[in-house]
Amino acid sequence: MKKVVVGLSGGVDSSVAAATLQDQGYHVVGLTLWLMKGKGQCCSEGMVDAARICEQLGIEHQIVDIRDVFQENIIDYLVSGYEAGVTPLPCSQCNRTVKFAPMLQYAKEKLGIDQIATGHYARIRYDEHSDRFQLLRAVDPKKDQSYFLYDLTQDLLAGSLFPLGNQTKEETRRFANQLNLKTANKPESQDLCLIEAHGSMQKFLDKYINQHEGDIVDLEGKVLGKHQGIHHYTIGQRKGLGIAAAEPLYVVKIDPVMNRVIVGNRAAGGRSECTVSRMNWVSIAETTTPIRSEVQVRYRSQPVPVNVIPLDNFRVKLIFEQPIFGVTPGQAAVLYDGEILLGGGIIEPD
Ligand SMILES: Nc1ncnc2c1ncn2[C@@H]1O[C@H](COP(=O)(O)OP(=O)(O)OP(=O)(O)O)[C@@H](O)[C@H]1O
Repeated sequence: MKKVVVGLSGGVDSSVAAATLQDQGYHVVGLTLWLMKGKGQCCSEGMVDAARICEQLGIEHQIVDIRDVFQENIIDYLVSGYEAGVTPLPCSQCNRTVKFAPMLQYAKEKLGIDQIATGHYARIRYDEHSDRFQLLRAVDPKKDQSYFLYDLTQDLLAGSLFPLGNQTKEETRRFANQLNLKTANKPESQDLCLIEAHGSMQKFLDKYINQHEGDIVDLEGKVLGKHQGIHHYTIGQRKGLGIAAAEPLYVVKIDPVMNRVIVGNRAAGGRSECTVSRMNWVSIAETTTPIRSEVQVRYRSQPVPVNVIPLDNFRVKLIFEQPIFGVTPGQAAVLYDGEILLGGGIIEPD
């Protein structure tokens, strides 16, 4: 019998992923990663719901305490990033270092099972021609989560299944209701798990980073206001600047050395190129010659045409066909060719 370990968060998607694979004849083991130290209400509630689902499906449930790995790879990563004036993207980092790699390792070493599955909306396809596992967008564009999975390695993709990648969220809910799953009508998580747990990113960061007042300045260096810490700001931010001005102002740069937030009009926030580091090539091998593709610089941003110039050390230069707004150091730039995710990396500060 085929065996699979399904990562259960206690939400409807992973519940349906487990039920679907069971339906397909798999022997399913549920596994919940205990992620957060402290209150971590989201995790404890999630663990109970995951346990209930396992009981309902009649499958084994394992809980793995991975709080130290989460602390080191996500909390410390976020705090040092925000202190350095960038806006780190925790989810892709979490997927690779906290979820997929440890889950697959645990499944293989402790349970003797070499396949894991999650409720992510994305698709994996093996391409014989290139002998690579390709990552594709989900068929439901509203739910596509491939952006957050760009950092998965070939080994991790080879060992993973995404049973929901070919269906819409509505179909998932319908299936959950048909099976009367206890999580069928659980509301969608609206935000990053850390934000849900702490109320806001600002509240979370204020626990770790001391407030350190500095200037908000315009592009000429004229002081327009004060801030209580650069970690409260991100590129492209308009709200919460507390500055009255004739035209809308946006954060266009964060200067950690001078402890300054620099603001300008929307045109000033446009970027025509950027450097991307820690490139992970997914569906194609690393390119040594320039290529054209599309790039997404934020989870919800529109893909736009881009020229990709390979550099040394897992870096590339991206040259956009037209200046784009909201290119934010620390966030991921993910390259696509239509539905195929080519690779991605982290946007570097200028
Ligand atoms: N704590 C966890 N332990 C094990 N697997 C997890 C955990 N958190 C998330 N996952 C897996 O990662 C997938 C995507 O997680 P995400 O946080 O994006 O949740 P989601 O899209 O709201 O899905 P769900 O409805 O299952 O919570 C989940 O469907 C689940 O398979």
